[in-house]
Amino acid sequence: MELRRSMLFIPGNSPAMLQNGDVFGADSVILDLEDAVAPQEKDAARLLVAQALTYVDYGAAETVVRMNPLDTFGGEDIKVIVPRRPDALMAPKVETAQDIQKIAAMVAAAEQPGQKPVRIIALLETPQGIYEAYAIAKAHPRVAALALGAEDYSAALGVQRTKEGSEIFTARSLLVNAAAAAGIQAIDTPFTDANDEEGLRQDTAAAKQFGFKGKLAINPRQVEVIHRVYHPAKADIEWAEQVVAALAKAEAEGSGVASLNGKMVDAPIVSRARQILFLARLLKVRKELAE
Ligand SMILES: CC(C)(COP(=O)(O)OP(=O)(O)OC[C@H]1O[C@@H](n2cnc3c(N)ncnc32)[C@H](O)[C@@H]1OP(=O)(O)O)[C@@H](O)C(=O)NCCC(=O)NCCSC(=O)C[C@@](O)(CC(=O)O)C(=O)O
Ligand SMILES: [Mg+2]
Repeated sequence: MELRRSMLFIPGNSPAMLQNGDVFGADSVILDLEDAVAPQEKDAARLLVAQALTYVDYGAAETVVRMNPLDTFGGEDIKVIVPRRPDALMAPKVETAQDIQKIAAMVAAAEQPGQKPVRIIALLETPQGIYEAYAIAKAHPRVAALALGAEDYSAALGVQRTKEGSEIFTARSLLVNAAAAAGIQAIDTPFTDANDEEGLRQDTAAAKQFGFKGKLAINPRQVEVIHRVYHPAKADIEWAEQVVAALAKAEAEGSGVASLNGKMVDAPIVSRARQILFLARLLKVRKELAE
C-alpha cells in the first residue's frame, strides 16, 4: 500500500511552485487544476501541469493531478493529463458511484498501451458524497483512497469551520469507516492556516486517531509537521515489539492470550502492533534509500 502521510497541493497555474515539487519531501504531490485555478486559466494550467509531469522530477513522491468535475473541465483534463502518466487523478466533489465509474471509463480510454493504470482518489466534500462514501469507495478497483474536503463540506452544511472541528466529526467518522470497510485509505482534509504549526499538529493527531492514514497539505511547511505526527514514537515501537514477543511466547506455550505488564495481549492487539512495526520499518528503509 502507498504511503500517503502527506499529500501536498501545488497550484497548477504556478510554474515556480510546480518546478520545486521534488524538494518538499511530501509522500504525494497534487498538481491542482481545480479550485486553485481560475476558470480563465484552466487551459493554460492544464498544459503547464502536463509539461510538469513530463519534465519535472518529483522524486519518490506519488504524482496526483486534481482534475475538475466532469460537468466543467474534467473531460478535457482526463484527455490531456492521463497520457502524461500521473500515478493518480484526484476527482473532486464526487457524490455517487456513477461519478467514479464515468471517470474510470474515460481514464481507461485515455491511457496509452502499456501504461500503468492511473488510480483515482475520490475527494468527498458534500453531504451526499459523505453519505455515499462506501459505494464510492467500492465503485471501481482504481479507487485507492477517499479524501475529505472539509471547507466545501462545511459550506454545504452552512456551518462555520472551527479549529477543533466538531462540525466535521460525523463526516470524518463516516469517511474513515467507509474507506476501512472497502480496504482503502482515508486521507484527512487540509488544515488551512499555514502559520499555525501547533494547530496543525493537533489537527493531524486528531485525524490519526480517527483512522486517517494521511492528511492533505497546502503549504510545504506543513509536510514535516504531518510526518512527525505519523512517525511511530520510540515508545510505541518498543511496545509493539514487546507485544509481538509476548504473544509469540504465549502461542509457543499453547495459549492465544498473553499478559504484558498486566494488560491483555491477543490477536487484534498484535495486529495493531504489527501495523506500527510495518510503518516503522518502511520509514527506516525509505530514509536509508534517501541517504
Ligand atoms: C496557503 C498559502 C497561500 C500560504 O502562502 P504563504 O505566502 O504564506 O507561503 P510561504 O510559506 O511563505 O511560501 C514559502 C515558499 O513556498 C512556496 N509555496 C507555498 N505554498 C506552496 C505550495 N502549496 N506548493 C509549492 N510551493 C509553495 C512559495 O511560493 C514560497 O516560495 P519562494 O517564493 O520561492 O520562497 C500558500 O502556501 C498556497 O498558495 N498554497 C496552496 C493553496 C492551494 O493549493 N489551495 C487549493 C487546494 S486546497 C483545497 O482546495 C481544499 C479543498 O478542496 C478541500 C475542502 O473542501 O476542504 C477546498 O475546497 O478547500
Ligand atoms: Mg474543495
